[in-house]
Amino acid sequence: MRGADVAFSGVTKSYGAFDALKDFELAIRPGEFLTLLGPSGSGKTTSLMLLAGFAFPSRGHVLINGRDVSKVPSYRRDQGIVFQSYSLFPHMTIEQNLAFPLETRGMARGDIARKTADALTMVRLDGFQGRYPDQLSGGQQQRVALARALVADPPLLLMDEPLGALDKNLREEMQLEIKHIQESLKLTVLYVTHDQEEALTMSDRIVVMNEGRIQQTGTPVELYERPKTRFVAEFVGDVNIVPGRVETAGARTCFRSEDGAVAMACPPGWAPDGEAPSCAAVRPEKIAMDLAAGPQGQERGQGHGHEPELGRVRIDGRIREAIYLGQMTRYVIDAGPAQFVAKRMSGPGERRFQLHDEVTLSWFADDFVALR
Ligand SMILES: Nc1ncnc2c1ncn2[C@@H]1O[C@H](COP(=O)(O)OP(=O)(O)OP(=O)(O)O)[C@@H](O)[C@H]1O
Repeated sequence: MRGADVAFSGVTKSYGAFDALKDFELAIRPGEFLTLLGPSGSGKTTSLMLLAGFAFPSRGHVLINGRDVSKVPSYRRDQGIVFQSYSLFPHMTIEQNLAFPLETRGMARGDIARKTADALTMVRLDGFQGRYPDQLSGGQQQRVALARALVADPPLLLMDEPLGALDKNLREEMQLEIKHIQESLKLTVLYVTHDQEEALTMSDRIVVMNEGRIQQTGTPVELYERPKTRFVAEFVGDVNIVPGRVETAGARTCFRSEDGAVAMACPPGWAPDGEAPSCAAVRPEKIAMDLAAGPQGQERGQGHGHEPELGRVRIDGRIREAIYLGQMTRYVIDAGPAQFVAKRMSGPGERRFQLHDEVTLSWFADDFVALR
């Protein structure tokens, strides 16, 4: 089996005067696991419903394998769907639940028995055929829902917050299981979540959405390391945002924070051409931390930064909070009017800092991303 090829072309979905989705452009490659990530109301479910055929575009087209399905209802599309609520038939056994979509297609009895057995093996529920949904745990019910979505071998699987009702451990286990099944079947998946960790773990590519529009599309690494907007930087992972601007004085171009504490001489190409960044972002684990050298820290005073250096930021501060998290320690550092969060791994040779330590924070231009 090979995954379907999906395209949204200039799709807008309006409810009255309100556009839930606006000029949506997206191509999903065969076998790709693509996740829509965004806050509540950003248009994720609307996009999925349009691909599912439960809603139809106000403008634009939805294509599956090159065929325009914009007006084709759900029951005439070849796809599996899993929602957060398991939506299993409570009065049917697990086997009957799985057989149902095959019976409606008029499949022969023997084939149905074989396919339902295979689907149960795939989700590791052999032996559960005769049970009823209310005799299964939440995780098991969701596995049955997944098996039912896949039992007819669709080339496309749509999932809307499928793990939302499960606890953290089970959710993480299921993420890996779903990913494994998707890869082995080479399925195309459109997945909806508002959980950024889940999106990073599972996806080949992520579309970050806000207010019915795409903010940025990229691989997990691209979105985490190279966010283009403040919204994306803040939505995907922890981040320190430094409001400021790029100034040119003589031959030198510098980024300076609004509070003046952070200054960096920008290497060529640091800020995107033709765009004046309004802030820059650094991830907590990219910040190096050292004890401030001698009395220097005090002399300079808290947060009074160093002269702008080419391609590197250095700033003095004092540790206000140190939280030991096992794998790492999370520090909050006061640096003048600003606060920074830094994360240091608990590894061999890693120093553990104490509350009130005077420290110098530093990071490189490569890890300091200019944002719109
Ligand atoms: N049938 C409808 N009639 C009117 N407005 C709607 C309808 N369906 C969705 N909307 C609106 O469209 C916007 C996008 O909704 P959508 O369900 O796609 O968001 P979402 O990103 O999936 O959010 P959540 O994570 O909360 O499910 C919301 O503001 C919602 O209120």
